[in-house]
Amino acid sequence: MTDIHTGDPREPVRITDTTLRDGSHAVRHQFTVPQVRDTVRALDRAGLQVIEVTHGDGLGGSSFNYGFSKVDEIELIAAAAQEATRARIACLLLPGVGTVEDMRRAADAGASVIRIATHCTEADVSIQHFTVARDLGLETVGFLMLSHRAGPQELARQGRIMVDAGCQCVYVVDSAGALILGEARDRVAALVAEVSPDAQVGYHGHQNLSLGVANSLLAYEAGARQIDGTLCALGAGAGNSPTEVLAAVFERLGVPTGLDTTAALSAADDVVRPFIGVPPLIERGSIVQGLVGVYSSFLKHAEQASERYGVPTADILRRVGEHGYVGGQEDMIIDVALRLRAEHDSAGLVGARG
Ligand SMILES: C[C@H](O)CC(=O)C(=O)O
Ligand SMILES: [Mn+2]
Repeated sequence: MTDIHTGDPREPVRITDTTLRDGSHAVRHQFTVPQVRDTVRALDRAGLQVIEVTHGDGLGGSSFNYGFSKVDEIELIAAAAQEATRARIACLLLPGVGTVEDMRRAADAGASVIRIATHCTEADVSIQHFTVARDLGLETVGFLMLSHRAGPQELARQGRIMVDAGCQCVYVVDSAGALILGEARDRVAALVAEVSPDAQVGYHGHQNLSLGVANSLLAYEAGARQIDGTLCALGAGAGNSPTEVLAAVFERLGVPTGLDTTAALSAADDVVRPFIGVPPLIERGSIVQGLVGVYSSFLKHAEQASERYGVPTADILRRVGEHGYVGGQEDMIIDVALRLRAEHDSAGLVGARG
């Protein structure tokens, strides 16, 4: 395929679909085996090469802190691996939430790509996991989460740590949907300058400020060759860059993805939309997340705390942003809500929700 403006050949980009992992946050980890089978079949038909299936917080995420899965993730991974004829199944692992033993179990169930995620300044905690993953023959991807919290040069340093440990593609992960255009592009460019040609660079966007797709295009222009999406934008916060839109936009630009856009649209509208209920919304809570830089998966936890303690979701998220909490500190959302409740009570306010 060629550039629509210049006629020059364009380098391909690989879209990884994470409906069945990031989307798990949006359905409170309640995916069923039939939903996973149907989604994988449709994505496989649409030409996706990699489909991620795991609890939203990665292997081992099913817990009181993050929310319990309806179906054990290893069962979902095995079902996905059975359905896929061409696509490979990926899993996410956050060191400390999941263990190398979980990684082995996922590989035994049919996963062949492992994506290891750390806070963007803590890449060193992934070293052991990349070593084991390569020993197991898995393809490896590194996720630098909350990437807005580190500048381009710091991210590049962290990416180098992952690559030296065996990571084959380092992702800029805009967990809060907070990056705005050039901020995404510059982070990708710095990582490309640091890790290329030893490894690729990827981009994972969220729609909290409605920029997931635009940032993904700039990431591609800056050298990212793996990009994440989810069907119907199903994902944490306001959701992810929609896979079906990425397919359409890259097709328009003449960038090869290997995707059949019509089949991707069918996967979104005919398969996923009917079972998701209310899709992720760009609304007060998720926009505040992008504005103040809060981890997207905190949204559902903040909504629950809002309901329970009678303080507005957006107020909780703003306060969480001020404290700079990171993934793993979900319990602090309760603490924030309780403190806001106490402040409201002493100011004579009652039951302000929303
Ligand atoms: C565990 C997180 O949901 C990983 C992710 O998708 C992100 O940080 O964004
Ligand atoms: Mn995400």
